[in-house]
This record gives sequence, C-alpha cells and structure tokens, in this order.
Amino acid sequence: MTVPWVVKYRPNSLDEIENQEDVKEELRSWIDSWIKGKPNYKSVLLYGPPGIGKTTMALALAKSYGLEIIEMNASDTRNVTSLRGIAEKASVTGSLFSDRGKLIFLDEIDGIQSKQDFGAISTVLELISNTKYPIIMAANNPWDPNLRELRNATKMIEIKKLGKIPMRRLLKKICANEKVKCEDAAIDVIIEASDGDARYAINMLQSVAEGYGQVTQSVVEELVRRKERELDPFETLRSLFWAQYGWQAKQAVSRSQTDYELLIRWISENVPIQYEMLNDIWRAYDALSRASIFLSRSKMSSWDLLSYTFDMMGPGVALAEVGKKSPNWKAKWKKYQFPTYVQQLYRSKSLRNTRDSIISKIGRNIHASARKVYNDVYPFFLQYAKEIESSKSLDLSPKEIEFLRASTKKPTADTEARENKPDKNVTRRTSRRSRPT
Ligand SMILES: Nc1ncnc2c1ncn2[C@@H]1O[C@H](COP(=O)(O)OP(=O)(O)OP(=O)(O)O)[C@@H](O)[C@H]1O
Repeated sequence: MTVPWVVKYRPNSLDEIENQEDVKEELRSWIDSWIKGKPNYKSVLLYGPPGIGKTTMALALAKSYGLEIIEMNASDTRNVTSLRGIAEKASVTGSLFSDRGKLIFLDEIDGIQSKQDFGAISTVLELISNTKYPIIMAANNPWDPNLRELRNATKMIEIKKLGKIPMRRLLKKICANEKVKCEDAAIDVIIEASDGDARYAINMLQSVAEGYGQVTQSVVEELVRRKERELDPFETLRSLFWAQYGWQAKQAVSRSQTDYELLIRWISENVPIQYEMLNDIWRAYDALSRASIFLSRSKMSSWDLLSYTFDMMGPGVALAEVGKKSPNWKAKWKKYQFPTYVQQLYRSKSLRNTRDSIISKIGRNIHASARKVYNDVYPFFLQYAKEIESSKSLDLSPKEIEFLRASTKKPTADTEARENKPDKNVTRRTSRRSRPT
C-alpha cells in the first residue's frame, strides 16, 4: 500500500514547515520559557480550519526540541478516562511514562464540549493548572460558549491558511520528489480549490498522480468540480432545461452531484416532460445518446473525452429546444420525475429483501443455510405456499404473506383466456409455415 503523501511529507521540524513564521517564533519562545523553568503559559491552543497544519506544528515542535509527544484525541469519549490519567501523572515531574522531556498534545479539543457529562472540560482545566509539561491543544472552531473557560486558561494562537506561494512551493517539491509530471496550470487549480487546506491539496495531488500517472489540468478540474457546490438531480434538471446559454447548461451538469450515468437517465426520463415539440425531444435524445457514447469511451480510453459528455448532456440537451431563440420564450415549470430505472431498482430491491427474509425464516426452521433453502427448498415451498403461509412456526409478516401470494398467483380466468387466445399474427405465421410447399 502506498504511504499517504500527507504522512510522507509531513514536516519533521519547525524549519520544514512552510510559512507560519509568527506561529513558529511564538512556539519557540514558549518552549524556551519552559526550558528556562519559567513558562510564560502552561498551554497553547492552536486554532484554524482543517488541514492547515495544527497537528503538524505540534509534532514538528516536539521533534525540533527532542520532546516525547503524548498525543490524544480529546473529542474521543473513550479517552476521558485516559485524559484523567494524564492529568494526574502530568502534575508530577518525571512521572509521565519516561524521563525524557514531554509535550502533551490534545487534538480536536473543540469536540470536547459535548462530553460535559464526562467532566472532560474540567479534567482539561485541571490538567492545565497542574501540569509540569507544556500542553498544546488544537481546534478548528474554539469559539463554542462551552469552551470559554478553556479559552481563558490558555494562550490562543491562530494558524492562518497557507498562502498560494508557499502552497505552490510545497506541491512542486512533492512533484519533484515523486518524479511526477505536474502541469503548472493543474497546480494552480489545486491551489485555488484547496483554499489554504494543505491536506486537501496534497491528497488531490496524490490521487491524480497515482490515478493518472501525471497531474494535468483537465483531470484536476474534473475532480475539483465534484467538490464544488453540488446540485441535486431536480435542481440540475431545472437549471439545465431552463438554461438559455451553453455555459449555463454546462455549469448545471458539471455541478451535479449525481453520477454521470445516472444523470443521463434523469435527463432522459424528463426530456419528454419538459419539451413539448417532437423535434426538440428528438434533438435532445440525439445529444444525450452522444453524451452516453462519449462517457463510455472516456471510461475506456481517455478521460479527456469527459468534457464532450458534458457538452452533449448540457448544452446539447438545453439548446435542443428551438423555441428558446425567440425573445418571447419563457421557461415552463414542470414536475420532474425519478428515472423509472431507479424506481424499478428500488422496487426489486425491496422485493428481494422480502424474499430473503422468508428464506431466512425457513432456514431457521429447518436448520439449513439461506443458500440451501434458496436452491433446494424455496421453489417447492412456493407450491405449498398457501398451506405454509398460515404456519405459525414461520411467523410470516403481512408483507411476506402478500409477497408469497403475489409470487404464487394462479392466472385468473380472464388472464388465462387472454393467454390462450390465439395471436392473429402467430396464427398467420404458423399457418403459412405449415402450408404444404
Ligand atoms: N505549513 C505547512 N508546511 C508543510 N506541510 C504542511 C503545512 N501545513 C500542513 N501541511 C501538510 O498538510 C497535512 C495536514 O496538516 P495537519 O494534519 O497538520 O492539519 P490540521 O490543521 O491539524 O488539520 P485538522 O484540523 O483536520 O486536524 C500535513 O500532513 C502536512 O503534510
């Protein structure tokens, strides 16, 4: 298994951390004050959005000073007892696991406020007031009112999002190290999308590099698209069918959260609902069928073709309505519906579940596996369903009884008559074939 790059390239010392110079300086002077025996604060709370290096900073600080790190995720309920243990031991010098210098690191301290019942906040406060070791805490959002006491008891240090220049340096360094070809434009897209979150940027770089062999703009854009504000299928259809310009339609489909194949089914189901003119419907289906072809080709050969899929299912479908060119055109509100395909899937899934629950009840009764019942017993069972459905030992639910009745339904007189009625075409064909030559 490949090592995640966020782990592989996590800085090992403060010097390796990109930017954040003020924070590094502050932390250095804080640890120096501990070394001198006159700590200016017992603890610091590093805060800022996810992925910007709070954990990295704590770990690098420990490494830079050769401190042993005692790390704990504070939001984990199971850890409250351990937290108490740490609080007790940390109040006595030299007793915390070994004799090396220590740094206590409590991650996700903002997850602790929901654990009030367990006395977690008071335990941390106690830890801070009695500790003989420096404590670093980390939080994404430390502003919860329940954390007020904790905020007052600690030095708050904000970690800022990583700027574009250091982020580019970081990503390029990784590309060079991994010997992966990374387009500058692709790096720009990642930087823009990451919004200062180094974990997001590095993960994106790795998934593209490992999935596609190189980091190209088109692939990155495609992956980033999924992370942007996403539309549900109904919103997508409305924006698509009401789009008057190609770019609007393309944006509608590219912001959809629905899987491409399923989206094609959604559009296909609703084209005849939205469009009234036969020619418009024909053009929309023509575009949609091309979208489907491009999609399967892009899966087989090159993802570059994916953008044509969007062109076809977006502008191709939206501009199929010729009436849109008229200045008097007005969007018509229509009630869209689920693809029949999806409904059928759900229905058959629920039928399968009912069948399986009957099978497992029979299995329990005759001490046989579900597979054995399904293959050897169930077909025969259906013949006697009428007698068995009333069997108390199986304890079938009304839904299961209804399912059994439907599965074993005998044709009514009416259906039998219809089934037995000779089909005119068949008769004609048969009679022609049976005509002596
Ligand atoms: N300033 C930086 N310089 C170099 N690498 C960085 C920097 N900031 C973050 N990273 C990288 O980003 C990854 C994620 O950072 P980290 O886990 O420290 O984020 P975090 O702020 O603790 O996130 P969370 O709040 O989700 O725990 C790290 O593994 C590291 O590789």
